[in-house]
Amino acid sequence: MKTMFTTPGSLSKIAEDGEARVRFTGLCAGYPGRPVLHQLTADIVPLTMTALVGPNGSGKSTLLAVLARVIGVTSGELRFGGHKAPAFVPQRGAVGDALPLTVRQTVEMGRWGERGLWHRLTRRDRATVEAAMERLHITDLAGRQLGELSGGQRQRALIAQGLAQESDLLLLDEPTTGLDPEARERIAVLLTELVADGVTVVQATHDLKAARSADSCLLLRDGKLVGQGPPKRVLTTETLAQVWQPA
Ligand SMILES: Nc1ncnc2c1ncn2[C@@H]1O[C@H](COP(=O)(O)OP(=O)(O)OP(=O)(O)O)[C@@H](O)[C@H]1O
Repeated sequence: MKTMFTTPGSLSKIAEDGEARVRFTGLCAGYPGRPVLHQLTADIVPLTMTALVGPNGSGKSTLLAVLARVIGVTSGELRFGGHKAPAFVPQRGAVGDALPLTVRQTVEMGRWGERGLWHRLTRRDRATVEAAMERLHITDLAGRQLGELSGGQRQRALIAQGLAQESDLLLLDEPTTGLDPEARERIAVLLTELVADGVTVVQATHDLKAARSADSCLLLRDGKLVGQGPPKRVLTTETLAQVWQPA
């Protein structure tokens, strides 16, 4: 089988049919000696919100990492319909407490892809960073260390880093897990606004409310896609009971 995408930077383009921002066909991926994703086929439609749903260990984070080009494809095809590299917001817990970074430095890292690690940020980069912090209401936290923030504040800093990348494809790994209802709602509203602003959003989530309000769901179990389409059709009581029942 053909592997369309193996190295970061070599984006395979989808024909200009405008139907998919990302298209994967028969996609397999995993870790050395550990296959995780098996024969996944789906389209991520532009300017929509897609929720990746499934039990612990079903492969949501792995799929996001593949879409973010952090993990390569073992076999199958992965194609991108846009020109910009995706912005990836990792799980909050994946970012070390001990990192000696301020909120501003964390958000500035979002410009590294464009600017390179050793180049000074331009005035425009700084304006982008300020705008991202304002949008996430963290300007007053700019000088604080990431490790001394609450979970919700840290999550907002990571999302601001994602926004600072100015991509039209934003991938988020459980952006609302562990947050209180108000913080969850604020992030849900922001993500909806981003879609309206022209961003295609893909989020892995355990939050069924968030999944139900997405345009489309990809339901994973044991690394296989067991459902895809509008949440109403995919997240039925019957399907949820089947997918979450112990093997
Ligand atoms: N770095 C890694 N090396 C080897 N195996 C891994 C690694 N990361 C994850 N896995 C394995 O891959 C499988 C899928 O994990 P993944 O984190 O993608 O699932 P998930 O659906 O995101 O789970 P959760 O809801 O708990 O975050 C699991 O069996 C996990 O143990």
